[in-house]
Amino acid sequence: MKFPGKRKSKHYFPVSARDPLLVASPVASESIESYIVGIDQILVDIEAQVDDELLERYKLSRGQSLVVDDDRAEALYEELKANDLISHQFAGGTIGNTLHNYSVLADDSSILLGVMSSNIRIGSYAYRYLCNTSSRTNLNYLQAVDGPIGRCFTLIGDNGERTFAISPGDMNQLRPESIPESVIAGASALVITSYLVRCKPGEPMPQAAMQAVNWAHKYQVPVVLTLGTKFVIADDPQWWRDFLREHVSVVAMNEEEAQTLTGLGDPLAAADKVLDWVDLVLCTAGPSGLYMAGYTEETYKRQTRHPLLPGVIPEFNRYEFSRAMLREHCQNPLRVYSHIAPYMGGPEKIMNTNGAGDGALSALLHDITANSYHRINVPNSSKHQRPCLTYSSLAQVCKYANRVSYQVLNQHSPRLTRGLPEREDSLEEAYWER
Ligand SMILES: Nc1ncnc2c1ncn2[C@@H]1O[C@H](COP(=O)(O)OP(=O)(O)OP(=O)(O)O)[C@@H](O)[C@H]1O
Ligand SMILES: O=c1[nH]cnc2c1ncn2[C@@H]1O[C@H](CO)[C@@H](O)[C@H]1O
Repeated sequence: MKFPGKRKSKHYFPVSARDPLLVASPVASESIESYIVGIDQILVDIEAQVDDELLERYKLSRGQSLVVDDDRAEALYEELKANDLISHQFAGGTIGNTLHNYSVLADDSSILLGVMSSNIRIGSYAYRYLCNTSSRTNLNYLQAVDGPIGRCFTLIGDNGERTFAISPGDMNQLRPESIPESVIAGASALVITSYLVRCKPGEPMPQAAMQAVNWAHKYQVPVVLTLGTKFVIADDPQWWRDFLREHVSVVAMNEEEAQTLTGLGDPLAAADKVLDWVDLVLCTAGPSGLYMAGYTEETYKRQTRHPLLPGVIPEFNRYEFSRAMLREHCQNPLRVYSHIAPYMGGPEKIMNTNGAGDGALSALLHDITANSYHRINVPNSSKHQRPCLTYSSLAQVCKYANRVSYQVLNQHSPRLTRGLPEREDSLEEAYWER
């Protein structure tokens, strides 16, 4: 576990030096592992630059993810190939990306559950998927299927915005009995996506996901849900609100998904509403940066040293230096909020926005898992006198998440090829010597 321990105040990265408490601890050398587990529809992204006319012709909705039938997928693939439009083919899937990025950032293990073709030819999509996934992401629990994994046509418009057309293959054939109870029981978090319910009638994926969620409840493992696309939420917003209330601790979404879920267009107001149902919210808002909302114990709140921000909740960031807690662990729960504008105002040229939200979530998961790692290995640390969900304050997690998103915007693939730089080029040399 790379550790988000000692950090410089202007930025955030996990430093290689361990927490001093951990180094002093006799258990440090044989420390107990922490990991996250996630379920995904196993997909390869096929990226192509297209114009709006093509999206209209294939009846795709800009910025969204839609499932297409085999005929439409084949016609689209042939057209992209014939016109030499395919630029990259990467492993994808929102949870696969998140776990991969978590493993790269934390330099630690994650476990991915889903399907994989049993017969893999060199160069096939399944082969590419395996080649493009971090060796720290454990793929040993994938369930074998006879058919292909899914394909996600990732169609990039002139402004860098991405539209997805999904050709599912066998990606939804994950069965409940393929979810290993002991793997869920030992995890710091279970990560799922709302895409998992988007299946044909009779496909087992939704039951497999519910099996994992039930085990997570049994072992008090926090369930983290990322909302995927507003279309899935729009099918039945009330069902999702009930699902959040009953099953979810942490939700990650963008402002469109937030609006569909809550009816509120302002991301801060929507994040605040979602706190009625869950414990912690990450809401990304594209060029407006990102928001976090959570709970802390009233007596443990910490006042920010940043300027107070205006918003639908005036001075909403007043206690953003507080660490997030589960609401049930607070005697007097206080709602705390934070916001951060895009790192460095955003990249000069955005390669594409694909996976920027997944990147932000992987940073949050790193912070949550670092907290369980530290709690397990240094239980008497002052950091654990109260049961917190995150290792860091909301403000610090925002910085980290934002920095990771920036890294993703600067590259084509939604998956990081390496961790964040240990020293930011943007900060003057003297800063590091302080
Ligand atoms: N146009 C932009 N300019 C500057 N920063 C941006 C821009 N778009 C995204 N970002 C950064 O990336 C973060 C996540 O972006 P966004 O809200 O687009 O995620 P998303 O829609 O969930 O993405 P995905 O579903 O592809 O993972 C933002 O919080 C912001 O920090
Ligand atoms: O239906 C889906 N299921 C799972 N992942 C999806 C789906 N549609 C798009 N993505 C994935 O979302 C990532 C960016 O956030 C992309 O890499 C894409 O593969």
